[in-house]
Amino acid sequence: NESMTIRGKQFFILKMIGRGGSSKVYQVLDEKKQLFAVKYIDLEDADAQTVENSKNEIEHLNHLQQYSDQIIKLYDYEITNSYIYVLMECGNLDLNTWLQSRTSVNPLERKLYWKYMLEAVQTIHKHGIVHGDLKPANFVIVNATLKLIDFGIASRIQPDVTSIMKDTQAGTLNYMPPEAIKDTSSQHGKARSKIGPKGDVWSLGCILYCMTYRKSPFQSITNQISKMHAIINPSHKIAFPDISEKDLLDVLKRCLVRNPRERISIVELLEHPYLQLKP
Ligand SMILES: CN1CCC(Oc2ccc(-c3[nH]nc4cccc(OCC5CCCCC5)c34)cc2)CC1
Repeated sequence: NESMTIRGKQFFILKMIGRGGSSKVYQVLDEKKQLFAVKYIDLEDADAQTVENSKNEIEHLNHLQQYSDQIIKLYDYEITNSYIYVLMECGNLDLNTWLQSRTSVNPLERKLYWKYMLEAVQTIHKHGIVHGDLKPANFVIVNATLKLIDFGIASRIQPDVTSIMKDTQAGTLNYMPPEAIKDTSSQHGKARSKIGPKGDVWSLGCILYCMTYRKSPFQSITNQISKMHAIINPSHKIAFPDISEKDLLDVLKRCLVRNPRERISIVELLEHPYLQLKP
C-alpha cells in the first residue's frame, strides 16, 4: 500500500491517526519495521499564517527535545514549498481515547500521569510557550509514560473520521480557562497570547478532574454559551465530591480557582504533597 519518502528514507503507511485543517497524522513503519508517527502538512492550500505556525511549532519541538522526555521525540522533518513531513515517535494511544476507554483510573497511574503532564508543561513554560488549549488529546501514552505532542501553536488536529472517537476534542470548551473567555482585549485566535501559564494550570486541573470524577467540571452543561457563562461565573460552584485522597482533592481545588493570580502554579504543584510518590 501507500508509502512516503522523508529525506531519502522510505516509510510505509499503516493507518491515519488524525487529521485537521491541512494536517494529517499517520502511523508508519520504516524498512526495519520500526513504528513512527508522521505529520503531513499540505502547504498547497495553506495560508501564510498556517505555514508560519507549522514551522514555528517544529522549531520549538526540535529545540525542546533536549530538555524533557515528556516532549514527544522528533526524529526528522522535511520542509518544501508544497508540504511538510514531521517524523516523530509513535505512542500507544492518546490520553483522551484512554480516558474514554477506562471506567476507573488507578490512583497510582493517575498520580504518575499527573507528574508527567506537569513536567511537560513546565518545560514549554520555561521556554516562553503557553499552550492555551490543553486537553487530553494533546498527550499520548508512550509505554508507561505520558508525552506532550503539540504546543498549541500550529493547526488543530482531530481524530480521523474513521476512528471511533465521537467527540473530537479540537475546539472543546471543557478545558478553557475563565481568563481566556473573559479576555475581551483579544482579536480572534490571539486570545492565548494574553493568557499566561496559569491558564494551562486550569486546563491541567480539568484533565485531572476528568481522571478523578470521569467527567470534566463543566461537561454536563451541553449548551456552549451556558457552559462559558458557568466557567466565568464565580457563583457557579464547581462540585468536588469527597474522595479518600485528600491531597488530590486539594490539588483539584487549587487548580480550579477562577482568579489566575490566586491559582496554584506549576512549580507549587510539583512540590505539592499529592506528588510525593507514596502510593
Ligand atoms: C483513536 N485512535 C487514534 C490512534 C491511536 O492513538 C494515538 C496513537 C499515536 C499518537 C501519536 N503518537 N505520536 C504522535 C505525534 C504527533 C501526533 C500524534 O497523534 C495525533 C492524534 C492525537 C489524538 C487525536 C487525533 C490526532 C501522535 C496519537 C494517538 C489509538 C486511538
